Amino acid sequence: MKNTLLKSHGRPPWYGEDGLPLTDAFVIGIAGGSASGKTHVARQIVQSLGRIPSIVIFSQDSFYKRNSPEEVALAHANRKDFDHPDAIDMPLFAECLADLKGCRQTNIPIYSFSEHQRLDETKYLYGAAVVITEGILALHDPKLRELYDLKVFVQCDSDLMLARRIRRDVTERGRTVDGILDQYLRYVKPSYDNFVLPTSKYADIIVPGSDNSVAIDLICTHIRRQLKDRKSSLKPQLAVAGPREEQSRQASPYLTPAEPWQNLIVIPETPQLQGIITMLRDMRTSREDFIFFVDRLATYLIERAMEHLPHKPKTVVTPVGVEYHGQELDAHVSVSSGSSIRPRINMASKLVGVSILRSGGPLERGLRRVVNNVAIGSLLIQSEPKTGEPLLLHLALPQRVRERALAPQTYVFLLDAHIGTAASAFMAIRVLLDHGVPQEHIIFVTFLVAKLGGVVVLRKAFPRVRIVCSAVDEGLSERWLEVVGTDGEGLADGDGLRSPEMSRSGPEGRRVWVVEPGMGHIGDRYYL
Ligand SMILES: Nc1ncnc2c1ncn2[C@@H]1O[C@H](COP(=O)(O)OP(=O)(O)O)[C@@H](O)[C@H]1O
Ligand SMILES: Nc1ccn([C@@H]2O[C@H](COP(=O)(O)O)[C@@H](O)[C@H]2O)c(=O)n1
Repeated sequence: MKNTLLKSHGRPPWYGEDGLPLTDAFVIGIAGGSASGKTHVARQIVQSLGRIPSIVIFSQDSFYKRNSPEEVALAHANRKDFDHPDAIDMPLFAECLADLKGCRQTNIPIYSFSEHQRLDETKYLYGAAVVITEGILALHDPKLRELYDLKVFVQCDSDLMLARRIRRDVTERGRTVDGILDQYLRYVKPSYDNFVLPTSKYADIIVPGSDNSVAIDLICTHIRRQLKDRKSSLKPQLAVAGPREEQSRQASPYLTPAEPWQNLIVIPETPQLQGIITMLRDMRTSREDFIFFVDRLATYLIERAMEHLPHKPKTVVTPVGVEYHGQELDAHVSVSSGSSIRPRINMASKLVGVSILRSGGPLERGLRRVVNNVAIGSLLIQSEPKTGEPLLLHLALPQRVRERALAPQTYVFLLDAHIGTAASAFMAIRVLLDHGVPQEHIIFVTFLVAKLGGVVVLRKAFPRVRIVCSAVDEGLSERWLEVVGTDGEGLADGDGLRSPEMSRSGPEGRRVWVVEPGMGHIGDRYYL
């Protein structure tokens, strides 16, 4: 198993104004003999590309088939052929690669060379804009070849490959020199001649196994050009949402508060809700009161959002023996009863939360108060400094969402303090859809929506995603809650909130809601 650490600066938008993916990931397949330098070439490509969006490298070695105990014993005696195409689970390899190319999540197997066995755990991968895969037979299968945007073959002198393999397998794979030579003559060399070398005819470029910096430069120039052509920009389209909304308002009066948008649910402005919001808008409100009322609003909002989950009839018998015909959630969630005896963890819970860092925090606490033991994941999305485009920098999704089989039955409360340009919301929803969560199962819970912001495009792109919010402001400039980055002044004392004194000195005297302290920039890191 190879250990590859890659860093990049995040995933850019890979979708259009309609919310659909615009481009697939760019996929490179690198084949060549064992120890020809395939991994080296892959790493050099990543290094030369520098700060481009997220890249992942993975090896065909991960797809060696599961071996029976007898096969493992044969392998230890160098009597198992690992160089024949039948040793590799090609259909699974193609399936995982197709998922990554289609910008969907995948779980790839992990293989142990010392145990000659596929391990039980898998490696979850998602979100790479460039995917590089390498293996002796990476160009062998026609289904794999169809997936590559660029096919590379690393051609190396056989003596050099053997010398490199001896050195590597002794130090990294726990082999003896005798064993390596035995295996080489019996399987590795014949297979190279019969199966590996013939695939060089499919390659777009043949790269030498040493002194290959010129070839790598050429490859990188090609990749950069391809990525430039594919580059999409979403932010400007979101920013001009206002006028278009005005046009649609003239055509139809359905954007009035009395008749909320179909997929934007503004909770009724009762005196109770108005009271909370008045406290929050009041610049004289103390820090303690501000935190108290934000928490109260979060809980209230989550309760109202719960109304949009499916319910089913349930009959119970009261302590006096009378039947009561009530309702229960049809999502296998255990809702807090308010009693001191808390229900046990409900592993079957279909409801999870995903908090958009860093302002989803108060809503996260609200969700925990309402639903016991709810799994809550997070997404970190930040704007690219030059273009303002959102970049997906980090994701930690609940297990249910990461599992291909469970995601379609999962309900997700997506939590963020406000929707302004909607760039983060756009990306967060796209991430959930890529994982197989249906639009109908996504409920975006937010305190505040800027009516003339990107929400117009957002609700058109994802008409079946419900947005539950407590207030709608006219435009971006009227936000009474604002999220600022960690580099903002006066970082929060404990809870991501600023004191009123600090708020007053904030832009235009507006309440500034500061992100949680201690959250540094998180770059993408993929370990394989
Ligand atoms: N261009 C190169 N120059 C010098 N050493 C190299 C070069 N390419 C590979 N190597 C060395 O050869 C060994 C095998 O390379 P690796 O990339 O792991 O092979 P493969 O992935 O094809 O099995 C490694 O120790 C690596 O450092
Ligand atoms: N259990 C195993 C599985 C595979 N091999 C050898 O690995 C070689 C492929 O890996 P590279 O990194 O060199 O491309 C292949 O030639 C197999 O012989 C092994 O020794 N044990």
